[in-house]
Amino acid sequence: MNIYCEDSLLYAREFFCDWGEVRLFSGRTVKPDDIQDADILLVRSTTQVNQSLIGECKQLQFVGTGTAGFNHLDTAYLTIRELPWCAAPGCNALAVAEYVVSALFSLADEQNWELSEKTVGIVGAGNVGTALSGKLEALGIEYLLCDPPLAESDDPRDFVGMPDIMACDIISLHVPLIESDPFPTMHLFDEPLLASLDPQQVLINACRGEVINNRALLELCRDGSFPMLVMDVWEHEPDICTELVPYTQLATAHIAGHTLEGKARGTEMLYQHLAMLLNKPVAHKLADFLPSPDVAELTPDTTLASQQALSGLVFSVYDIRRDDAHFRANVDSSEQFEYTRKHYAIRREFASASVSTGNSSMTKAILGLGFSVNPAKGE
Ligand SMILES: NC(=O)C1=CN([C@@H]2O[C@H](COP(=O)(O)OP(=O)(O)OC[C@H]3O[C@@H](n4cnc5c(N)ncnc54)[C@H](O)[C@@H]3O)[C@@H](O)[C@H]2O)C=CC1
Ligand SMILES: O=C(O)C(=O)[C@H](O)COP(=O)(O)O
Repeated sequence: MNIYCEDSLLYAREFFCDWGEVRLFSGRTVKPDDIQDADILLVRSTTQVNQSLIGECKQLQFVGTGTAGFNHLDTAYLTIRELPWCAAPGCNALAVAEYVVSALFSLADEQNWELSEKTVGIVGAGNVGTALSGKLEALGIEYLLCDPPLAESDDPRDFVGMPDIMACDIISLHVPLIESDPFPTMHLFDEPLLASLDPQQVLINACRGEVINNRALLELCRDGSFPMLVMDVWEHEPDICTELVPYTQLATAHIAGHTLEGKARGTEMLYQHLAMLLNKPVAHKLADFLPSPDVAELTPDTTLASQQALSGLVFSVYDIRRDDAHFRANVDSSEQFEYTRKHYAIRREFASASVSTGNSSMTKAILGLGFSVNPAKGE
């Protein structure tokens, strides 16, 4: 069996080598001829899977993406071909939530904010939105959820509409890219909505670039009327609008989901799905491959106010300001954008660090942020 894997699919050989020949290809540059004899095609978000790529793959039995978003798969075409496919829902939800938390602490430092006085509007309350809401709760930060599809379901949470979201201090976007009715997200933030934001508000986009009309945003920035911007994703990646970068507070190269755990979990989810489909035993699990983390033991600085002490812990594991500095210094072309993503020094999740809390009053918040806690040690 020929198992073709995009080269950024972490631990692909380790997970799939028992089942056949694992062959790697590069996402943006793959050509139909490179994968013509594929039985299984496993990708991440930089491979566009459509008729022009797989039209001649006559023996293809399955397509999987080890990512949460799957707008790079032409699912209508896969349905016509009757090809089973799957994504990896939730694989990197913690990673994105941790990216947003690091961004909030970074902004709070810079703007001298008390985060507990802010309200966050979360647009899209799926895996990422829910993970983020849990961490905000741990930090005592108020939040509102907007998710029309879930509001129409039996989800028991309270949902608000966009007018309430637009009144929040911080707005964080976590929707899939959807072009069709009834709830399209393509250019959800169009010129009028963007123009209604004021310079004290923060707009965070770590979902898909196309959810914000980047051209309209640039025009507003040039006119001097724009919110504080945290941008991980951009329209037309990798050919992004670099003119936007100087107007952002924090800018990164679509790496919000790039924790080691998040990427590896994506591959593991494909492995488990395929094992079921092919009726194979599940012989491998994530823990077999993950290395020990660099930052293993942390102690909060209890001489500091809790926001500062917590931000110290968060930055020890993930400091978004480093990614932002690297982006600002290096990314001025599509090649650099791709290079930065491909060579990203993949970070670990908060849970990889054990925090010695003793009986600190911050223990609940530290646990709620997702750290492992060692109550026996610490002050
Ligand atoms: N920057 C990065 O590295 C990453 C980006 N993503 C992106 O974030 C998106 C969300 O990720 P997950 O939470 O894992 O997906 P999910 O599918 O679990 O949740 C998405 C939620 O958005 C809601 N939604 C759909 N249309 C909406 C609308 N018009 N308004 C408000 N809510 C709407 C859905 O009902 C769903 O609850 C993914 O589709 C992906 O595109 C995900 C992971 C990493
Ligand atoms: O899961 C998603 O959706 C994402 O956006 C991924 O984090 C993107 O992963 P790569 O395309 O960088 O493999």
